[in-house]
Amino acid sequence: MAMRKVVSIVGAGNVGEHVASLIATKGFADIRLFDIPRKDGDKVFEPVKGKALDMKQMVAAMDVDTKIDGFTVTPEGEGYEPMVDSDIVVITAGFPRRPGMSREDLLEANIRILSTIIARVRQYAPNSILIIVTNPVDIMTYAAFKLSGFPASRVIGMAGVLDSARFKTFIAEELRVSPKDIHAYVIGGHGDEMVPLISISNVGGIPLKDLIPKDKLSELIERTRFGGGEIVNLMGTSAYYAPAAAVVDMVEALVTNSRRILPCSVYLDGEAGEYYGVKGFCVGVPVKLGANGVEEIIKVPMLEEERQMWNRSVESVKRSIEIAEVMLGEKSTSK
Ligand SMILES: NC(=O)c1ccc[n+]([C@@H]2O[C@H](COP(=O)([O-])OP(=O)(O)OC[C@H]3O[C@@H](n4cnc5c(N)ncnc54)[C@H](O)[C@@H]3O)[C@@H](O)[C@H]2O)c1
Ligand SMILES: O=C(O)C[C@H](O)C(=O)O
Repeated sequence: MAMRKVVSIVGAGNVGEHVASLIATKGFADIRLFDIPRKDGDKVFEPVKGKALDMKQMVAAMDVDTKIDGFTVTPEGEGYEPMVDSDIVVITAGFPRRPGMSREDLLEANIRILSTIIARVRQYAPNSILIIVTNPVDIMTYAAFKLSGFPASRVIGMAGVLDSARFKTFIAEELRVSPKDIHAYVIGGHGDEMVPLISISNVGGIPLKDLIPKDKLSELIERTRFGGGEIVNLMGTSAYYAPAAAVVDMVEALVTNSRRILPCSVYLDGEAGEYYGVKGFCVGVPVKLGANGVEEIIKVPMLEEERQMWNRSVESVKRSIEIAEVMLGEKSTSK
């Protein structure tokens, strides 16, 4: 009988705990949560253990029997043994931005945290599929690819599913339709230059451009691009409900081998890199997700104006990659 898949989540903060809670209630995988202790004066708390225990009791009140366990780890990477043989490792550990910050402002602090965690993933879950959430996510996905030595198909960044959900939300509100009937893709870097693909977006099969005038569409695109910042400015920290749902969409596709086509940040090189004009770093493109991770990179057609937006987005990611390369220089693994 097939064993149920195991999803380890490193970082049980706002995003990580909601990823765990959604998976727990859907019941399609068992969960192991990892996080550091929290110090409050002379007190030391272990929130990850408390959250796992609380979620165990939550599922006991529901019609699911998901196994959930929490493990306290140290910033130096001790305590990760229970990650052994995880099928999927979701990494949300790191700092979120505050108002006035860009995602790139998180790079130095978060790449340091990621490096320690990836060393433990290599040690305890060398055959796992990595889903990277920590920002700046395209750079962190690239760093995870470099540091892990995993094949590119098993290192996947979450952003496009979230950005597409935001775009769908705004279209649904504008047209007063269900988001379920909206097909909208956002690709490119997870930043101010992200690329909503209008030409292949539709509502109930009707092309989006036939339903919303150009000026209103531009407004929705801008709101999508700054969707993360809008929530940071409202909450003082970044979003987590929609991000968690986006992660769970991806995890479910992997666990159920559903071969869904979702926009994810992946390492582009070779023939796919040629098509997208990206040589050797991670950007969001539509990919087919299955049991082995990225089964295929989809070469999505773009209009000239979309290709120009794409090129700007890629350039923006590339600038940050160059900074990360300096930080990674002494840390890259031999492939
Ligand atoms: N890719 C996306 O679209 C997307 C969406 C939302 C959030 N994010 C990013 O995800 C990250 C987490 O966001 P959040 O809102 O959950 O933040 P959070 O502060 O609520 O949670 C982060 C968690 O990481 C833990 N952590 C910190 N250092 C650690 C270490 N060395 N080892 C293990 N755990 C450690 C913290 O204790 C905390 O529980 C941020 O970088 C944020 O920008 C990305
Ligand atoms: O905006 C952030 O910092 C978090 C995330 O990237 C988002 O888009 O919600």
